Amino acid sequence: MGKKKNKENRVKGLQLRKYLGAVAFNNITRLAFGKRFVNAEGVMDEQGLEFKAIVSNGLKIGASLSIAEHIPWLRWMFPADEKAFAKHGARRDILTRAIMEEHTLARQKSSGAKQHFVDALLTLKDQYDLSEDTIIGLLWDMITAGMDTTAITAEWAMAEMIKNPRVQQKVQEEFDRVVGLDRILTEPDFSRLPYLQCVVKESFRLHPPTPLMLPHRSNAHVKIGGYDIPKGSNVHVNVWAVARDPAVWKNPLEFRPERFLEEDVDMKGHDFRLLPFGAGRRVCPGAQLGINLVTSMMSHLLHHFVWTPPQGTKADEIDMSENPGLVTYMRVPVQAVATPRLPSDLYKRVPYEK
Ligand code: HEM
Repeated sequence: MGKKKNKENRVKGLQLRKYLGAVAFNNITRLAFGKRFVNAEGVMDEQGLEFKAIVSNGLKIGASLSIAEHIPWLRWMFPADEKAFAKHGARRDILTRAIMEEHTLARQKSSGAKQHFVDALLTLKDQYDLSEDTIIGLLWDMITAGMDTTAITAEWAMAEMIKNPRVQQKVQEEFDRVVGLDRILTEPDFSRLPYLQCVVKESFRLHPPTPLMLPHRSNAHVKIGGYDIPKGSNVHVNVWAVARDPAVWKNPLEFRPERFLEEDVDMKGHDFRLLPFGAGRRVCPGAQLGINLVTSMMSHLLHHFVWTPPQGTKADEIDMSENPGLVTYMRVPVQAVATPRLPSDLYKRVPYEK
């Protein structure tokens, strides 16, 4: 950390969202395209900048279109949006086609070229009759579905860690016992960190990033729990409310990861008390990846640093209200001071595999 950043850290605290967003971006683009758009000094290349601009433009357009999406007869009022959407799609396709071309060339040059999600799709193109448009759609599904959701969950979880120093300390004690203080932890460590896993699960319970899941549409008239759902209805399931229902959970508003040590509750669609990833035929296909990414972000942040509120503020002053939307960010981004807890050589940038 540079001098300026260090002072900012101690006084105002760091805005965690910025860093978590960057980690999510790097992880998902690397998985999908096998690329890091950021060099060893942290500088993003031109393709990366274009990529980021497209992602944020997509979010902007998505938010404005969503009103018309839910009230279809209002659609005629948004012709400009439709145009913006088409322009956005064209820009996204140009960038994605260029990256796909790079991968095709790399595979032609060397049979040992690395396989990423884009390579898997291009290799299976003929076998499954996938069009280029379908491949572009699948790649972008992964980006839009996986990036905000994971960064949002990690931000809420870190806010809970600052509000609940008892829990933060207990996670850190588990790290010290299982991993120690002289190395950086890695993914195989996760299975030996049961309390950390409970912390992640408790965060998904109280702060599901898609509180109403994704909208579903009934394709037939059905009766559920005494309610008539006419054919063609948009159906939203409020998993946020279910996870806070005192009829289902003991002291539901309390952040208490121990509840999952006492009772192992599934969160991948098999137990209707806890459905951050939905359930059934359209359940989130990225659930395990999402859980691993959040666990990874949390584990590095909490193993490396102790997190406290900025100077002159108190943990119980942290604003825990949601910003309304299809995905729910914290209304006020959380700020926190990071105090290192490992030997200094473990904070150096590590070389990465190209
Ligand atoms: C914190 C992480 C995540 C959460 C909380 C989450 C949540 C959800 C939810 C609630 C749904 C709708 C399920 C339903 O309607 O029953 C969904 C769908 C989906 N998710 Fe995720 N997701 C996460 C991460 C990811 C990641 C990392 C990926 C891929 C890389 C992904 C890809 C998808 C896709 C493609 C769908 C649509 C599936 C379909 O309609 O068939 N998600 N997700």
